Amino acid sequence: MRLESKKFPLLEKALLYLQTSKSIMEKLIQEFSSNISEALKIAAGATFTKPTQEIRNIVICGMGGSGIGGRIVAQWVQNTCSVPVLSVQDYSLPAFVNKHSLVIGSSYSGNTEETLFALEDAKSKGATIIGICSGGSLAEFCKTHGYQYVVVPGGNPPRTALAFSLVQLSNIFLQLGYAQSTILDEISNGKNLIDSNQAAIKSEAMRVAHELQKRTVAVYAGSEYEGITIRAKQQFNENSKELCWQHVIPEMNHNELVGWGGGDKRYACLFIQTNDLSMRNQKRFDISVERTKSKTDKVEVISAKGATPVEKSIYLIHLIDWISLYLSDLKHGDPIEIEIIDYLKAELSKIK
Ligand SMILES: O=P(O)(O)OC[C@H]1O[C@H](O)[C@H](O)[C@@H](O)[C@@H]1O
Repeated sequence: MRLESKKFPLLEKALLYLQTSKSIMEKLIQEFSSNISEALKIAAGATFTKPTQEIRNIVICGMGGSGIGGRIVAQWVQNTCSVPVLSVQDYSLPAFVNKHSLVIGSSYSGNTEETLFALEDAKSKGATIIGICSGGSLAEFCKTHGYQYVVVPGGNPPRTALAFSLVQLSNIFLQLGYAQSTILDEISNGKNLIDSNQAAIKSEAMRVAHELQKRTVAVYAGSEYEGITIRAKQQFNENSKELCWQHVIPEMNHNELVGWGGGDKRYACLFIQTNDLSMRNQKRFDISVERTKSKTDKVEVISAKGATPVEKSIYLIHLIDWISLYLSDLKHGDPIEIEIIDYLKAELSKIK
């Protein structure tokens, strides 16, 4: 759109601001790959010593863009980890947490209050604690109490720093013997995949965004990829400023698919095909695609590339990030602004 600045100076300023915001987010999404490389370098220099206590469970605390790293990594290690792993998004921890628990606190800023409270709770329960942050109160907390922690470069919106939490969490699990030995190589393969498919990923993202625009989107995948569906929802919320919901197969076949009886063209579906579902779940997936297609004309199926769930997740995270940016762009939105979250934080800071 060409603007005549003399006639509409305020409009021009607003559009310039949106353009800047879009370019910043574009750059940050583009940097997912180089962030993985940088995060792997940080991981190579970080050593975590095994807790002296026997570890019987692992809890990862974190909110939003950091919390999702915990959910995703918990799923990555679920077939190899010998103890249960729980991801918590709240101020306190379950009653089972004790001196036999490893609690990992992940907060990019290091200042998210729910994570800090949960770590105080972990401390009072005698758990082993490890921190991941770019500084802030979490770094202070770990320093003061002698807990191990890893520092990542800060200064960006936490949701754009997912590479750092994914890699640092994976490295902690690896070093302490809870992850498959290949986990970091798989992340690196995922990075190579997005590098070599960059143009195709962006053009698919643009096509999908055109299809999904102006609809409320439901995101579905097999349950092993629940974290990816949640990441998609979060990115459509924060970057695209859209309501969105997610569910997984097979559970969605036991309730939500019935709900689609009331579905219509206000909605769109984004199905994530990972080509690794069991035969029965794939059948459920295919029927779910067909059934939702009978209710709305916008049912998109995106396919992951990669050989393992980790590689596929890295590919999907990147593809979905681009979709969220293009959805924002198609409606001339601001992908960076999160005013309501800032307001909430300011209001909560008034509570003494
Ligand atoms: O990673 P953290 O710094 O703890 O931030 C966690 C979350 O905090 C706030 O709500 C931000 O606005 C979110 O975008 C972010 O994901």
